[in-house]
Amino acid sequence: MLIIEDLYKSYQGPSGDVPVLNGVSLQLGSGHSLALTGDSGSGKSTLLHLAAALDQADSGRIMVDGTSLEELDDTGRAALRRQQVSLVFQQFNLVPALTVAQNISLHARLAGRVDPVWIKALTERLGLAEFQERYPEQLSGGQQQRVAIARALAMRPKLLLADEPTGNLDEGSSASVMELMLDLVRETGAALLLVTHSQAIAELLDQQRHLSKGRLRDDHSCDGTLSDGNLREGKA
Ligand SMILES: Nc1ncnc2c1ncn2[C@@H]1O[C@H](COP(=O)(O)OP(=O)(O)OP(=O)(O)O)[C@@H](O)[C@H]1O
Repeated sequence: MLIIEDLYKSYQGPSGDVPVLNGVSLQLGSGHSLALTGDSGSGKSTLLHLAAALDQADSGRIMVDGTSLEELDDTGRAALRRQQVSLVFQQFNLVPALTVAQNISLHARLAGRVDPVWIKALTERLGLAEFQERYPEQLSGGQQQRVAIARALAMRPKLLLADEPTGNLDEGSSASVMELMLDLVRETGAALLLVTHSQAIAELLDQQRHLSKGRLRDDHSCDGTLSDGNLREGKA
């Protein structure tokens, strides 16, 4: 589903290019989940943005469901984001002027894939049925995050990218929201790439990778010297 090969990305700093990703490779199959950890500033969000076709790498290859992102023009990238990829951020990013029900169905509408039965199931499973007519500001942080997850899954994405999705929640809410999200992701067969600072959350996912000095290492490796090529698991 997601294949990343030898990805390089640097940003321009005041005294020249600052490398962030130095040859990152990974593969993630449908229905599989991968937790990406790493120190602050190690490039986790950069990698997620590249996978979401929100930014372009300097070199390397990203394939989402068989499509090479480098070969897409702006229209193609926008279409891929609308049809195949969903994002969940720490800051929820709900539309304040829309009700919970309208927020949940928003991306499915944009993708032209509204499935009322699935949306109803998601709304109920995420405990949002009684809040459907409320506006985001009338919800707690945990409830807003559940709306963001419902919205992301309503269009049945092939790839779900999550950046600290429970970063604003307390430990108890965070664990329950994560478990629900993982159940739903497995049921839809989406591939999930999730950035987290929490080791406890990372351990809930199928695989863990740690980003350090622009390269990925296996969190379970003793000496951290495994090459990216040795880390590939799961069918892409
Ligand atoms: N648009 C940009 N222009 C210049 N530098 C950037 C830009 N975006 C990110 N960076 C730099 O790239 C590095 C990686 O940033 P990134 O946000 O990917 O890190 P991160 O691992 O997600 O960090 P955190 O855990 O703190 O969110 C940082 O040093 C950051 O300052």
